[in-house]
Amino acid sequence: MVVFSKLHPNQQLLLNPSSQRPLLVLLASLLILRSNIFKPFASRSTAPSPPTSTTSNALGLPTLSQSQLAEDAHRFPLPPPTTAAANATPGLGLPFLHQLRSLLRIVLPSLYTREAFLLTAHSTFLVLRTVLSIAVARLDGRIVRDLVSADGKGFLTGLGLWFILAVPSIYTNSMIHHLQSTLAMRFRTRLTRYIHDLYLSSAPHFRYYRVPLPGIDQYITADVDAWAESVAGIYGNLMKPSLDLLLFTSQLAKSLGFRGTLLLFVNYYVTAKILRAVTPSFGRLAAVEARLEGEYRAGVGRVGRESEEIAFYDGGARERDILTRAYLRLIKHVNSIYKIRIAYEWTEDFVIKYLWSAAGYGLIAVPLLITRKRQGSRIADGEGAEAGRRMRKSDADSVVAGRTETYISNRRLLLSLADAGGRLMYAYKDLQEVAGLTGRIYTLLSTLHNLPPLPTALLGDGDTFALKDVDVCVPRHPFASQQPQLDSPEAKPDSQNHLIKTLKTISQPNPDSDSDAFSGPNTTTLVRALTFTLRPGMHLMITGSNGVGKTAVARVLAGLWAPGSSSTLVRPTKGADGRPGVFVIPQRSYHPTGSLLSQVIYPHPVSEFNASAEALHELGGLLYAANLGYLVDREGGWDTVKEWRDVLSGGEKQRLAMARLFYHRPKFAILDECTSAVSSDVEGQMYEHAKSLGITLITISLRPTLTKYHTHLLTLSGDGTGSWTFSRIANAPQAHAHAHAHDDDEEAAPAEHLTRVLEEIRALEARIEESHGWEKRVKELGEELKAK
Ligand SMILES: Nc1ncnc2c1ncn2[C@@H]1O[C@H](COP(=O)(O)OP(=O)(O)OP(=O)(O)O)[C@@H](O)[C@H]1O
Repeated sequence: MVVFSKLHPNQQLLLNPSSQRPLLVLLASLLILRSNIFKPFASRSTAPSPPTSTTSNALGLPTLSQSQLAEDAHRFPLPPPTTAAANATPGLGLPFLHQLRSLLRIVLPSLYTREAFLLTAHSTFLVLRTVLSIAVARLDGRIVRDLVSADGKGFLTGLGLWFILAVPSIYTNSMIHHLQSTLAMRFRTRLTRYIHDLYLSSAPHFRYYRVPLPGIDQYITADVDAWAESVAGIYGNLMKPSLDLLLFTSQLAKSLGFRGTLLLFVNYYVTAKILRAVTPSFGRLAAVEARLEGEYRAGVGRVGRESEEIAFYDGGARERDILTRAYLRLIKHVNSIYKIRIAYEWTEDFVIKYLWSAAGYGLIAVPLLITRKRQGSRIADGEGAEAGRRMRKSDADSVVAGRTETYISNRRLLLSLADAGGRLMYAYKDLQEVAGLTGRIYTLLSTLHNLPPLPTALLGDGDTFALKDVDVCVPRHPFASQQPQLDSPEAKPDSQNHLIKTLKTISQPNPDSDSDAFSGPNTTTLVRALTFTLRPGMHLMITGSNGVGKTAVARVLAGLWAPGSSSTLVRPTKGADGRPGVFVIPQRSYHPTGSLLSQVIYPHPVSEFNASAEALHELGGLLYAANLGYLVDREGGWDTVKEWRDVLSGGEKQRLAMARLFYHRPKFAILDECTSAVSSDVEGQMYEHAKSLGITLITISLRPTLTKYHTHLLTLSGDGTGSWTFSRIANAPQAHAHAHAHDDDEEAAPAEHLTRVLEEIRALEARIEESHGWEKRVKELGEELKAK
């Protein structure tokens, strides 16, 4: 103790256990950072995996199965419409906390994850920074004190310590930023993985097809990114200033005394009250901004996607109007936020920077002035006269130096306190923005979780398609009609409330029916009590006038739409050899970005395709069967990557889709007018090839010429009653099995009759077309005669 007291104050500072604490914390942090916690995920073979893991995906995280996701559904009930919608005011109350907790469980599934380690390290550095700030404030005071008391040695030691402290301070600051960014990225990755697994679920959910949220790309990209950034930031923004406030106040309390500390708290309270009163609803503003951003983004995306069609119509000016209007709506809103912010920031700046600093000066000055006054009055009383005589000049200097030290340290602490207060107020604003974004992401997840499940089809012998009393109805949640149009001024801010209400209605199961959500008094029934059985070799053609429900039948057969209540649907299953039960080729063929090879094998990934010479030769054969034998050479090989949607002609795209069908060789193929742009000779060749591969065809077409490739005909009457006929086509090649329901020889006659009528109509249309030419020629000859 004696030795310690003899040491120079700066040496005492180093030996003091409380001063050693920052150095120890720093050392511990360095050790944590040196460990392999911060190495990239993929490089760690022993990465901790949550109990829900199955197979690992490209994100380095396990893919969540549908059953695992279903277990999660109870955490995402549909919120009341008023709070769920992005446009409602998301407060910071209990609903927000519930939503935030549900999302945090996704991004922080357990304590044994990388995210938890990052969070711990982040917290450690935040604490360290506060401790270092206090050490800096104390050292600052000592340096000035040594300066005032002209202690050169002490001053130089203090300066040395100042530079030593600079090292951990700089390191701590950069680590806080680094860890915050890494944490944000990890949060984003976890949330994105979850949304991908949920949204892109394959059959029987098809959430990506059925989700009724407009501008979903904005939710999944920009909103998730912003949410991850804000949540990772808000932790530091809240924790650091709160800790600062706590520690700085406790430090200040020592020199301010009880009265000063009380005044400090009164100051905090008044400030919080003022700022709360003037803080606008930043959460709601952020949510509306995200929605408007999404609408504008969707508009730009649509123009990119449909550019050719727009160009054919010369619709550039119209599209510019639509986009400009969407952009103006966004900008108007952002501008209004700026205006609201200006007023708020004025108040905030004044209160935090000036009012707090003035209060701080006052708080420091009071004890100093009071002490001096008391000393002055003691001297005036006479008892100080002798003391004054006794006091040497150096003692007086040391009193001044001590006061200066206290003043400088307290002033620095007070300035840091004001800064912490300011950051806490900013954090309040950030927290409101987090609430807005949390509301949006929660809406996305609860919508995805609460889509009514599609009833699973029965499995027969695996090779049969059977329908009994199936009503084909337009689903009650209309996708398109619900989406606000970009160019419509009535793009209501309330659309998401409406969405939640709709989802709530349709997700209430009717005890009498599994699939009541899809049929009922409000739905349109296109086809009633559809009944037939198809077995391999029974090639079915579905016909009927436009809009009668042919594609709707295909959607039910493919499992995209639920069949109506009290019906039976038996679908073929995947074969033991890997052949899919059903494969659909739509009219507008789909071509993802990727190589030519990936176009043929889609949706199989290229990585799983054994691209041996033999396999590629076989694929070449499939292209040849689709009359595309020249394509590989023309495009520069199988690995050529192009925007195939633009590169290939309409007919080529449809033929490539047929090559895709040959590659997958399903048991049943639903061909929805998928050869409408192909010449009839090539079309016939492809149909024959498909049949030779053992594919049973279900063709939707209005072309009578295709009838000859089928054995059965389903005609939708389109008279508004939902009636239909199913019959065997006369002179059709013998099927291996017989049709059910209306399949008998008596009913072959109407099919034959229909085919004849359709062919006659086509012939007459061709003649009418020709007669227009003749009429024109007659007119020309008449005019020539007149001229002569
Ligand atoms: N998602 C949907 N939402 C609302 N209505 C729909 C939806 N899909 C189809 N419909 C309606 O169902 C009816 C049948 O549509 P579908 O596409 O099955 O007709 P189609 O017989 O295939 O016609 P086309 O020969 O013109 O292709 C149409 O009136 C259509 O407006």
